[in-house]
Amino acid sequence: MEGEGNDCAFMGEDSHPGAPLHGNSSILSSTFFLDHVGEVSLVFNSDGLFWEPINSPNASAMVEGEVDGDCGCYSNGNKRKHSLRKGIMQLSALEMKRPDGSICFGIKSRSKAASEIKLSDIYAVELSHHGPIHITNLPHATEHLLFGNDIKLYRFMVYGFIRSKNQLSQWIPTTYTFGHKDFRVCEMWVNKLNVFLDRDVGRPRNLLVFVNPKSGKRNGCKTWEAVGPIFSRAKVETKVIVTKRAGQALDVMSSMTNKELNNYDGVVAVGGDGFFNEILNGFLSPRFKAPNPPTPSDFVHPADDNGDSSVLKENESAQEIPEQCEDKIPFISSEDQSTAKASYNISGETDDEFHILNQRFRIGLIPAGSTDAIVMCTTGTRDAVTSALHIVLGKRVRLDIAQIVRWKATPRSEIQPYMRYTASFAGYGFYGDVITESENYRWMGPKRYDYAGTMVFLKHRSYEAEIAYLDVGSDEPNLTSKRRHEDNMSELNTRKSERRVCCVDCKICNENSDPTSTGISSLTPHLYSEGGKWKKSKGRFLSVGAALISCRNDKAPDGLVVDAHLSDGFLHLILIRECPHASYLRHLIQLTKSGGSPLNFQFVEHHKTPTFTFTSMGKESVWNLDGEIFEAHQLSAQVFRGLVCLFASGPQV
Ligand SMILES: Nc1ncnc2c1ncn2[C@@H]1O[C@H](COP(=O)(O)OP(=O)(O)OP(=O)(O)O)[C@@H](O)[C@H]1O
Repeated sequence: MEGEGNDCAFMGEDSHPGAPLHGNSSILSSTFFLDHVGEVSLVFNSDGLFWEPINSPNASAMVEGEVDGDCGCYSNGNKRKHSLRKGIMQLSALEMKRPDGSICFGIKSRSKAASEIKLSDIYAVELSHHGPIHITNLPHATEHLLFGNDIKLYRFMVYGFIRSKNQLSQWIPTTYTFGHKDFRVCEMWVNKLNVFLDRDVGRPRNLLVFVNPKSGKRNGCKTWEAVGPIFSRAKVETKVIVTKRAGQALDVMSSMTNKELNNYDGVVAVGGDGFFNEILNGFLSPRFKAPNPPTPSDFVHPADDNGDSSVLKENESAQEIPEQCEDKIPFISSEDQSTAKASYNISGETDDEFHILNQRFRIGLIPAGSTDAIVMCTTGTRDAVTSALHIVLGKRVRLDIAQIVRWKATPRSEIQPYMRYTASFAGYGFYGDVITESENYRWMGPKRYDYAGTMVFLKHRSYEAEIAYLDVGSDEPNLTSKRRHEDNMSELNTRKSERRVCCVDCKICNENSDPTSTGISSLTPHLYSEGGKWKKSKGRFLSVGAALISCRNDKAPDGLVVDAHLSDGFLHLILIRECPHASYLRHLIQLTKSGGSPLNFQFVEHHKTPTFTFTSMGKESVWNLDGEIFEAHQLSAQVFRGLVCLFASGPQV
């Protein structure tokens, strides 16, 4: 039946096998039985599936629920709320096509309520055998006619998710089972739906999966077993490698050729932040070639002697950094430098092969670790099933990555540049000491961090260091908190309201970003902004931290920097100067509070910058890079904006 007055191919009540769906304007409609609801008018168009109960006692309850624009609907026993506007609009078109309203078992009723699932929220559609449809919500009279609560029909299942009421970022898988007396009708709907799902090129088909069996509470394998069925149901092929040792995932990733990696749509890490870091480095280190981070002129490393053009004099304008980055680059290790140089493009372009691969290749993370800050910041929750759904539905978000170049491991070691990439956090002093101490108590599982944290806190060690950072006058309020915490509550409240927290489709992350650009300068946009000046902080510090993301986790619900963004091209340098024990405790307490202000203390400096250098001046601690130990006496770092793409959509706030 053709739609009147529009170009829709409308297939009415009697949709039949083989009937065409024309492009995006096509509509398919039919009457089905929906599990736990009863008879429904079902409509499918390019946005998704919409249904309206034709004859259910729930209908009146749903209409009542409409007062606030929502309705209650049962699906697989999960009571859920929906926004109805779209569904009602779609279905009113359907009602116009139907001559006499809905008639079911002689009872005539017309509900205004409807429900929907968007195509982008459906991860699988399957045909099922002839079997029961539970119609427990039908009126008693109808139940009687049907001799009980079930009828046997041919069925198809639609697999999707609903958002948890209490925690929007948490996705709960749900299944809608639709039944029809004609097998061919079910088959046709499944085929049509699958055609639409297959057209979504953003969804992965083939993934390489690394599982760390030793993550967190050693639940890596169990976690993968729990989410594996989501991947098979979504017809995503997976090659699974359960690691046998630390470093194996890095070795596998770095030894694969680009061609081999191109057989996959991405790689998935089942583990914690440290494991993610390993895979990130295995992906980037041999492929992405970058110039050194810029440094102030008095920062001593061998590139200075060779006239390194990325070196700036203190207070020299950052604009003076030439865009053409020379190829004196510190790579993974000195032995690798010759090969690495060969693929670096002197014009400041990233390697073409890498760029093509990196445009489509994504990294997924299924949390099984002790902290899981990266997954908390990129999906908004720490839930393996939610992460699996983000992956199979092909979500996409870009993530800033910091390149950390170590020039000297210890004061006495040779100058030998060594490079690592970091996705979440690099920290020295307290953070390094906690990770070192916690390694002795790995057997405790995630509790080791609490124990080690307490031990290190009691020791209250501080370290002398010099930090230089490029001040590019970011639009934040002055980030150096040199005021007394108690004196600033009113200002603090103003600042809180100004905080723009990163979220799904974040405006700040998308501002002026061009992921298709191949230039190094587009990955480091803030290095060249007008008026950038090197500034220094020198003295004794309890900790030096560089956060790329908010780093929220179970212990710190807002993270260290609540308004850090996933891909704005900045890191947040947090310098905690030596202070009394009690003051430091107050900072840590603020960190554990939701809505706390851990940075608003006199002894805390906060600088939003694209690059910094660090030199230890006395007794040494170690660095903690994404939870992994990294010894460095002297290092330089820079942020590459949105360098990698994750299977995630950002936190729903
Ligand atoms: N089979 C293995 N045996 C021992 N260690 C492994 C193995 N596979 C990976 N690793 C290492 O385990 C370390 C920690 O892993 P992971 O990050 O998954 O867990 P975690 O430290 O408990 O969590 P988080 O980093 O979130 O705090 C990583 O450095 C990784 O290289």
